Amino acid sequence: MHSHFPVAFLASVPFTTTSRASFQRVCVSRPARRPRFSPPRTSYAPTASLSPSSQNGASHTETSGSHVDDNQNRVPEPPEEPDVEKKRRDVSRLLKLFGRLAMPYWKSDKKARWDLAGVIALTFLQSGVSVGFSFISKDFWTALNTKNADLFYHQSAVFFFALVAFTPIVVYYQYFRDNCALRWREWITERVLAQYCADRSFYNLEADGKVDNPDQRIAQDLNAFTSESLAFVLTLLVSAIDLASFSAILFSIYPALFAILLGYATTGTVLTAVVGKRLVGLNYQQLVREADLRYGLIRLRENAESIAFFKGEAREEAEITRRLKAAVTNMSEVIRLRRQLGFLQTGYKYAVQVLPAICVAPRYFSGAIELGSVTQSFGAFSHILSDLSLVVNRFDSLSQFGAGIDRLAEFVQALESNVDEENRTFNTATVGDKAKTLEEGTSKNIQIREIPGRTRELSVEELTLMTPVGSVERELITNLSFHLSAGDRLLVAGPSGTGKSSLLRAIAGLWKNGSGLVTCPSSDAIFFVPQKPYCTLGSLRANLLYPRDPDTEENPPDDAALMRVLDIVDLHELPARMGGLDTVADWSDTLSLGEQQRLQFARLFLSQPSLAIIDEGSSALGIDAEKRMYDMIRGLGVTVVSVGHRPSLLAYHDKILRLGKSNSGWELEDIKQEQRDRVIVQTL
Ligand SMILES: Nc1ncnc2c1ncn2[C@@H]1O[C@H](COP(=O)(O)OP(=O)(O)OP(=O)(O)O)[C@@H](O)[C@H]1O
Repeated sequence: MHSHFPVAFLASVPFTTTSRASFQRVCVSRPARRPRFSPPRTSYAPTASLSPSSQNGASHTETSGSHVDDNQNRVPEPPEEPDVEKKRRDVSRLLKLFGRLAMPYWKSDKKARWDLAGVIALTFLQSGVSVGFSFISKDFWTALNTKNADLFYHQSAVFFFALVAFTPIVVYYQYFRDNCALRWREWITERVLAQYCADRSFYNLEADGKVDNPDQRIAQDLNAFTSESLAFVLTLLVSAIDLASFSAILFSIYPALFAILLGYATTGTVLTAVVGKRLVGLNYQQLVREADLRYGLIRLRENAESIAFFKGEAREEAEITRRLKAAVTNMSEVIRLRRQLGFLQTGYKYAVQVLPAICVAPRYFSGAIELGSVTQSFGAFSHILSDLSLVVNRFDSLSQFGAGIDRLAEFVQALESNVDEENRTFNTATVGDKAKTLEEGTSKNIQIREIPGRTRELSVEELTLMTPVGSVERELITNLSFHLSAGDRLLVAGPSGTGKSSLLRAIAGLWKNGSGLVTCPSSDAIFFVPQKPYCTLGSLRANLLYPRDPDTEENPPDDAALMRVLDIVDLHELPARMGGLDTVADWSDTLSLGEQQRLQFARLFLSQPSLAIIDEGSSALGIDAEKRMYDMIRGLGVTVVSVGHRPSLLAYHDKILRLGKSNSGWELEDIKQEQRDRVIVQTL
């Protein structure tokens, strides 16, 4: 836990994504890990194999330049501790988390403080309205009781006048409060979103399985947090004001009634807390299960075509129904507890209707007080009681609020520790720091040393790569070293599951578990072509320039340049077919897989990187098209690392790294010209 979390985090996060977090890297196919609280995902998800028996690197072997750690298969993290539920109910802990989440906005934004001051002023005025009505109605009922017609009509007129005067106060109180909450939501969501998109948090959190359903936390929990927080704090304030003003009224009518009220409210609060204490944990679980259900539905929509081909709807329906049942089962426990609370709350509420009357009746019958004072004591009693009964009356929503705070704090903390982790992994090289980085690399994570400028070299030194922490850890590659000079083209080959894509993940800094040093061009000079193409939401132009933004790019390529590149990748007819470069479509659904792969190569040519990393990026292309893409890359002089199974790829590379030689071993060879020629002849 960081002492400055999350105040410093929220206050200091600039509203930009980090320069290093280049989206193209993220396009490397990501491992989908199951969130800690989520049920397992459906079978078509690209889930990681966690079974050691399914891996081929479990034995201990010495291979070409490699040796394997004795401790390859580590036990994954244990499930949630049993005392987590207890922690969740710890009110002082929740209040601390609340302060840390809430304060940065009010500290950083002067206008927000003025807004809040306005809402607080209106809160005071609104409490004044309640007190005013209490006195008006007292005289009204006394006039009725004493049959004083003049006073009665006068009080009626006063009442309507007060109604007209007070209504705007009540309406504007709500209006300003809602606006204040909305602005707060916008501020905090922008910050959390910036942090989520920065430093690859969105990838790392998913891969580590540290937090479930981040989408829900950003879109829903933050919204609930801001509106509920404001309501909560203002309710406390109103209660404090009410308590002061109505206590004075009640005390002046009958001090004993005040004492009875205090005893009644205290008993009710204690009983409610005892009966309802499990609600916080259950509400937390409910948020998780609802999000899991929604996620199941989203995946059905996202993978509609694959599921339809598989005729997998029955299986999907079963999985979503299972998630629904998990939500319903938990909710029925919530409802059962609410019922128990209901017995308490209903009795508590209705007893109030006669309790003050029973207490003051003797004084009324003896003529010591008027009927107006009796009705006023009713009003004061119920006001104070509802102030003192915040916990009794709002226990359910308070427990939901507490659960939301817990989830947000957990999320923000995970984002914060991700920033620290990323900073430990990456550094920008300066002269003479290589030895230091290498030393760090042997002891901690794999280190990435980015060389500023336009270098086209790539070095991998003593790289030992493990599957991520949290999974059943396994050594995939041991002690790998190689160097690529500008324009070199390396093909990474080997049987399925031997760690080819994982090596690319390590070079991209996505996988850090292991040791060693990768020295590479800066991240904006590296371009990844992932196995599974990614099309962004937006126009064809936006897709061609991705991850750059055509709206904010200073000198975006003109239409002629875009058309030239589309011509190279054989997609020249696409703009005409789709209605122009600015046509917006769901490109992942509209384009064939081969077209999407060609689009990715078009992006690569437009971005002209120093280093291209291609993970089976041409697997859906014909041999001719593949040759054209690689010839073009060679023409640009770009250094290349490709992963692929196709023999034809040999023709476009000058080195081959074979993985999976005796488990985590490897072998690096030059590809001879006659080998290349042989491949070309065979593929003709
Ligand atoms: N998130 C993860 N956690 C644990 N193990 C993982 C994870 N992702 C992948 N793996 C495992 O790491 C191993 C290497 O995966 P990788 O994707 O690098 O294989 P590959 O050589 O590229 O295979 P293919 O040729 O089939 O694409 C596989 O056994 C895979 O199951």
